[in-house]
Amino acid sequence: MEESTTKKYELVFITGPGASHIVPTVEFAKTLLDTDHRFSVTVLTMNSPLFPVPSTYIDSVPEIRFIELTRPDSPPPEMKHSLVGLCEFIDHYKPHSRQVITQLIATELDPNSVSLAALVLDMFTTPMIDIADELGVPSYVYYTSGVAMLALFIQFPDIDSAMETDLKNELTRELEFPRETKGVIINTFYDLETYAIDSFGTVPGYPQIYPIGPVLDLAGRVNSGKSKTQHNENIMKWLDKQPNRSVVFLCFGSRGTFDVDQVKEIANGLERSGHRFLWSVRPKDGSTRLDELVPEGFLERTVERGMVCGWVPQVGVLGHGSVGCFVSHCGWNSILESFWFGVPILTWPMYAEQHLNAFLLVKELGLSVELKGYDRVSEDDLVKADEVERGVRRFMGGECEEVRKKVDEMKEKSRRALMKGGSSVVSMKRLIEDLVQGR
Ligand SMILES: O=c1ccn([C@@H]2O[C@H](COP(=O)(O)OP(=O)(O)O[C@H]3O[C@H](CO)[C@@H](O)[C@H](O)[C@H]3O)[C@@H](O)[C@H]2O)c(=O)[nH]1
Repeated sequence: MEESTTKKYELVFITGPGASHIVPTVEFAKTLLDTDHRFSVTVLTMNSPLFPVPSTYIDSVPEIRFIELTRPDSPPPEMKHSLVGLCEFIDHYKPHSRQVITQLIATELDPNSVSLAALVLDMFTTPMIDIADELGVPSYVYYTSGVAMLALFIQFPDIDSAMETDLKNELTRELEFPRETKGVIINTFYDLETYAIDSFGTVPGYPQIYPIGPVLDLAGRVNSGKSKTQHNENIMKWLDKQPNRSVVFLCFGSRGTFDVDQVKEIANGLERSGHRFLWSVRPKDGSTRLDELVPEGFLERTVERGMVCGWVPQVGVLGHGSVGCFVSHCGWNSILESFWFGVPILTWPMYAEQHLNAFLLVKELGLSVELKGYDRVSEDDLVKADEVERGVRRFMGGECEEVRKKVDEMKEKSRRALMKGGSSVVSMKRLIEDLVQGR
């Protein structure tokens, strides 16, 4: 984009904790910086043992200034695995966020040439919208899941007041989606969520949306670093030896862990299916050794056709021609990555908005096949070995070629969205104009 003026624009992002929020936010910010050189970006991060800042990754992005927020309380409360716990955790960072941004304006931004164009929050840091209001700066939200989920999320407060359910306990004031935000930048693309995007735009009072995706860490920087190099190479070498589209890849996101019973069912199902597999498995009890989790003799019996490991370089794996399908928890980043490489998903939703994502993929779009149904929400619901075996056999046996064909088409569409004149490129230009105009 041409630089029509010498005026510069700073954006401050406040991202929720953990790699699955930080990485898409940073990748989006990098795309924006590449698109228009008038912008500069500061990202405020929160660190926690449960959701650490991916330090090697952020070190690989020198064009962005990172500031790690601190909390006034000592010792700080640890974040719990719940939405309310997460909101309380984030609330503690409000005073320091305010202080950092005020200081940034006073000391780093020359009022004659640089203006703070906006605060960009994510779905969990929306309470920070108060800071933007106090400073008289527009606020945007960068949303790391799809429009369908956003539409539901935005209605939570209304649903909450209409129903006497558990929602009341989980979704309180903190999770209200502020409708006064200037706009929602969203990691999706028009051809993937056409209906949801068109419908969203017609609802009075809903914010403007900017579908600018897919935003992906294609360089796999989040998986780089000395400690991972050898491990990643072993996985890629193993894949090199497998025939085209022959491997079932199983991976359940950054927090997808299973207890021993479920691990055994998956192992038995994979073994009986007779297909090749690459399985990223993380036990609930992080200390348990893999060979103690799987059924006795499993690793030896499947050594010729299976690889079991912990963390995998997922983008590299999905981009490898030997992968035939992806058993996924349906996290939004995994979905976008699978379409980018044209790998069909067998759904296995676990928590968060993943059941809704699975519904979208299977029922709405016909782009995936169910292994564990989107209506199975109980955490105690064990997926049995014969379900795993049947699901894998059905898919790898060629019964779902229609789905594979559709996924191939979606691969082309996801790439087209980012090409010159593509829907996401057009959306990004509209966003930049609105940021520059202070709209
Ligand atoms: O062994 C692994 C596991 C994960 N990843 C990467 O980690 C990311 C995982 O992201 P995602 O698929 O979105 O899953 P979660 O980490 O579970 O993401 C959280 O955040 C997402 C975005 O808001 C939501 O859609 C999910 O439900 C929520 O669990 C992806 O880029 C993967 O490539 C790896 O590289 N290797």
